[in-house]
Amino acid sequence: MVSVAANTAEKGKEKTKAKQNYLKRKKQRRKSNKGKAANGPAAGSEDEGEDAADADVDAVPEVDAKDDQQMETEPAEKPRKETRPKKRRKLQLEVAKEGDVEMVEPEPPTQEPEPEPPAALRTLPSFPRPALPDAPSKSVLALQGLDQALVEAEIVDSAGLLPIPPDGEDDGGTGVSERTRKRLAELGIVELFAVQTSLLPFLLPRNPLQRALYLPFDPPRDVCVSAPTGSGKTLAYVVPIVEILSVRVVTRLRALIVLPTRDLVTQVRETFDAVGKGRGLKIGTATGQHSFSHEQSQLVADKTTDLAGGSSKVDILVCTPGRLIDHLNGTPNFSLQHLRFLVIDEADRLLAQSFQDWLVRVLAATRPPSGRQPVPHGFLQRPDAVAPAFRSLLPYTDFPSFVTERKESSCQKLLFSATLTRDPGKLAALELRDPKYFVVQEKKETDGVLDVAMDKFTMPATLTEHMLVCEASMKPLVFFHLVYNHNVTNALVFTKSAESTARLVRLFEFFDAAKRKGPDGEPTAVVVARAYSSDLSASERKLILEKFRAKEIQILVCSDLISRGIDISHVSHVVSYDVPVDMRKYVHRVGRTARAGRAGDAWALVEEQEAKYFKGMLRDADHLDKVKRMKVKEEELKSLALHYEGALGQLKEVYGR
Ligand SMILES: Nc1ncnc2c1ncn2[C@@H]1O[C@H](COP(=O)(O)OP(=O)(O)OP(=O)(O)O)[C@@H](O)[C@H]1O
Repeated sequence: MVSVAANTAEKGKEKTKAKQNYLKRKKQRRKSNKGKAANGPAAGSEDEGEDAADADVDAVPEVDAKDDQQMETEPAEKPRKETRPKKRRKLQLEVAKEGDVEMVEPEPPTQEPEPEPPAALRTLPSFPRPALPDAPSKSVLALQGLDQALVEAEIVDSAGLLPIPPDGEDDGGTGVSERTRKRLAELGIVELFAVQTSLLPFLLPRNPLQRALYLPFDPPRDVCVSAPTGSGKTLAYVVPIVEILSVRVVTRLRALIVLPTRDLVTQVRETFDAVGKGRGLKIGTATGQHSFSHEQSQLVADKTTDLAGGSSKVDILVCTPGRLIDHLNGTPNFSLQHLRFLVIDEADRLLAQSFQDWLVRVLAATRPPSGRQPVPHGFLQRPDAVAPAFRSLLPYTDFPSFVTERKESSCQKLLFSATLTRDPGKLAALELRDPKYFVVQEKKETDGVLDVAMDKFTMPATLTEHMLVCEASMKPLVFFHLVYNHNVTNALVFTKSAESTARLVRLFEFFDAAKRKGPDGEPTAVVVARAYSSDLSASERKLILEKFRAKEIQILVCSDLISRGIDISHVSHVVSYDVPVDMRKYVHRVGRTARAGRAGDAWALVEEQEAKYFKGMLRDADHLDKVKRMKVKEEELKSLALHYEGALGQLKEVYGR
């Protein structure tokens, strides 16, 4: 229709002339017809032809006129006109500009009233203002790039307990044999803690085939556990290891437990000794505390024969990573091919240690070699008890087998920490096999995996935390105030270095002596404080720890050497004399108290200039409101000030010499 209208408009001028010509010719024809009528009819053809020509010429204006009329009047055409009203109008206007006076006036577009937009739309501005998109929330960012297995972690309620039936067939869902249950009862363990309720059934499947020492075709899943301090992670791996290894006939190194410090090695060994008592399992340690050759003779039975399957005097080895590498490097027949368990306790701390690439070396030693290996000493190596996945070490072809599946190492990796790393790079380095994560948390208050992702750590429910902000010069006095006026004893006191540990103990000794000899003559109980740091030899440290455990020492001033893992049940207070600089350290320090459901108090002495940073650290971990802010009034310190001045003077004398 638009094109017709356009044609009509363009032809407007032409039509007018044609019409004029037509009328002129018609006039002439009538004139001549009148003459012809007088002269008689002529040849019809000529007349027809002319008529036809007329008709042709005439047809144009008539049709055009009709068209124009229709455009104005015919209602049938209306909807078509209304579909493109604007364009038509434009064309008409263009034609009008050309000065075609005969052109019909453009008809006003007859538009149907548009339906009203919904009220919500009417209020919207026609164009949104330019604005930056909202930044993704912290929680969304924290989940980015996270290990998928961690995202799918099993969240375990930290309040969950499971009674252990002491005897009988029914294990109460614990997966623990009657013999071990009896042993646990003897040790006073009558119920499983939350982390154990999940781990034990997982590591001790009901199907005996899945408890086998070798699982080359169906290797077990690896496990990562994040659970608060003092929640019983040690027993969560000690019990299953003892259970599974107890069926062994020949002694092979089947469980390797790696810990960051010697003290922890001693502690974990004691737990294995206690739980595994009477099961015939041999447990060894390697920490460098004894000479290398002594350790070698404790670990390996045969150092001279070249044995493809290695040789071991122990079923379980508890060690530090440095000494472990020494044995991998220099102890003949020390082999990890038979490992059924590799435990990395305090995993985030150990993964941060790159000492001699210990992790890469250990993982390589647990992995079957790819392809046939060259036999080191011709055919002298004895094909003695090689682990199924390590048959390529044999000097001859493996036994023919119809099973074409690849044999895998049967070693199950178990990672534990109260502050488990979420660093995907570090987790990838562990080459975990289909890992299963367990995250133990207080169910009500926490956000599951998001807390791990955002470095929000779960504290023991029985812990009370305090913060005291004071001038740096007043800190020792405030500390003495806590000890003497608030009975903060049976305490671990953390300082920033071995040197400040020694100095504080010296000052404390002067102060305590001055107080007892003071003018008030008040006989106070002796408070014994001792330093515990890397400045001491291993034997000195062991002795001091024993005395502290025996409560002969009431205050142990220490560096962060024992901030992790150490389990001393009677520690009722932890004092951060120097505040920690990162949240993980804080979590492990305060976790030395309030263990295994007991109550405990943590105190942080914060110098005024540190307050902002320290509070910020707690705030970032969503923990600031859990720490009570305390104040000490000057009057409270008055009674101690005199002795303190005296002790300071003595200290200056000693250090000024
Ligand atoms: N089921 C239980 N019943 C009673 N006591 C238990 C039980 N499980 C563990 N304990 C005790 O709880 C204490 C803390 O356990 P453990 O040292 O294993 O804690 P942890 O989770 O490893 O702490 P950390 O993260 O500080 O190393 C130990 O004294 C241990 O004997």
